[in-house]
Amino acid sequence: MKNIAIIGASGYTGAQLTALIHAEAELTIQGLYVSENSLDKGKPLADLYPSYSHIALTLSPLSDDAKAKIVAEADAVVLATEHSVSLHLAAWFYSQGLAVFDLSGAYRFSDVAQYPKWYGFEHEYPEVLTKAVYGLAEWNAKEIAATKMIAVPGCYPTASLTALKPLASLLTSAYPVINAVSGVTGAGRKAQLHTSFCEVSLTPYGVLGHRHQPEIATQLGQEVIFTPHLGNFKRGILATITVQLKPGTTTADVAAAYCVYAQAPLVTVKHNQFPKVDDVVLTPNCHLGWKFDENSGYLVVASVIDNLMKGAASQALQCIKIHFNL
Ligand SMILES: NC(=O)C1=CN([C@@H]2O[C@H](COP(=O)(O)OP(=O)(O)OC[C@H]3O[C@@H](n4cnc5c(N)ncnc54)[C@H](OP(=O)(O)O)[C@@H]3O)[C@@H](O)[C@H]2O)C=CC1
Ligand SMILES: CC(=O)N[C@@H](CCC(=O)OP(=O)(O)O)C(=O)O
Repeated sequence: MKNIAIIGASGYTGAQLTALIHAEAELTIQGLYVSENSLDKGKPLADLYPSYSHIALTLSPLSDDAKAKIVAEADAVVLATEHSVSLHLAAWFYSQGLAVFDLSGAYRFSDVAQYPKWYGFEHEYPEVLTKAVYGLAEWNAKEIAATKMIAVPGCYPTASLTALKPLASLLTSAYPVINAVSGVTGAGRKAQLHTSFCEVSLTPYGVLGHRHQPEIATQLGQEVIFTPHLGNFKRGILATITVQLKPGTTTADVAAAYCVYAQAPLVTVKHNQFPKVDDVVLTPNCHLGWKFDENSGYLVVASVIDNLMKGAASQALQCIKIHFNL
């Protein structure tokens, strides 16, 4: 039995992970935490999310006493907090000997020079950063098992890398072009004008400057063009990716490349059949569909995930289970 503390539990990913961990026989929840001055401290989680009325747990403020109690009682801490908050909490809990599963981007780049540019802060913990492993569960299981500092990937990178990594040896120097649409929960629970009901309408954003572009490129080992879009639905991501493959590549080569997922229960691959967002919403699954034109050498692959599940909480749960060998 492993005991897990969840920090940022009132947010979309933290609440989702709470529900997932609560349903696991081999995991217990040490506590649910929000910031010290949170408007939600002291509230039952079910007051915020009535669909979780079966979870009788209350949100506690993350005071110094609470942090000491977590260190004394928990085996691991999940940080479902924004990047600049996770940056410090991850380093502190790691230094106390806990396994850390961070859902933010604060430990996803090994190169400290990336953080001021993409996250607006200097990385103050280069030592901890050297221990961090990118928690793309289907690809990095051995590393996730071996370290106590796991950086759970971003939602768009999870959808994109699951589709592209099998093709790595077939890529040319041409940049894969990733067009992705996310539901509004991808922006988190806090009120913001651009995610308010009357403002949301399908549109690109972060064009040629979204922080997930270098995250995808670093993990793929190849530059990409990445354009995210905000869609007027709650959950899910569809990434439609166009990529030119090496001259002479055959349909059979592509099919063989995707066989890498033959033993991966959460990834489904289909040829000439394309997935819908609703096929995976509220599931931990990723569905891929691809079609290849042998004449031009162009492949189109579509990837769908639930941004709060495979894009965040259920992938964090995969990492927890891998790490603790459950
Ligand atoms: N939404 C998504 O689809 C995805 C999100 N992520 C990443 O996961 C993280 C969480 O995202 P999301 O759930 O959407 O965010 P939310 O804004 O929905 O939730 C953030 C949570 O953090 C809490 N919090 C804020 N400051 C502190 C603090 N100092 N100490 C403790 N708790 C704090 C908030 O509560 P309060 O403010 O009341 O204290 C709230 O519970 C982010 O880093 C995000 O980038 C990653 C992949 C996908
Ligand atoms: C729709 C929306 O706003 N999505 C978020 C991505 C959420 C995510 O994956 O989070 P990380 O910040 O942890 O990488 C965005 O584009 O910033």
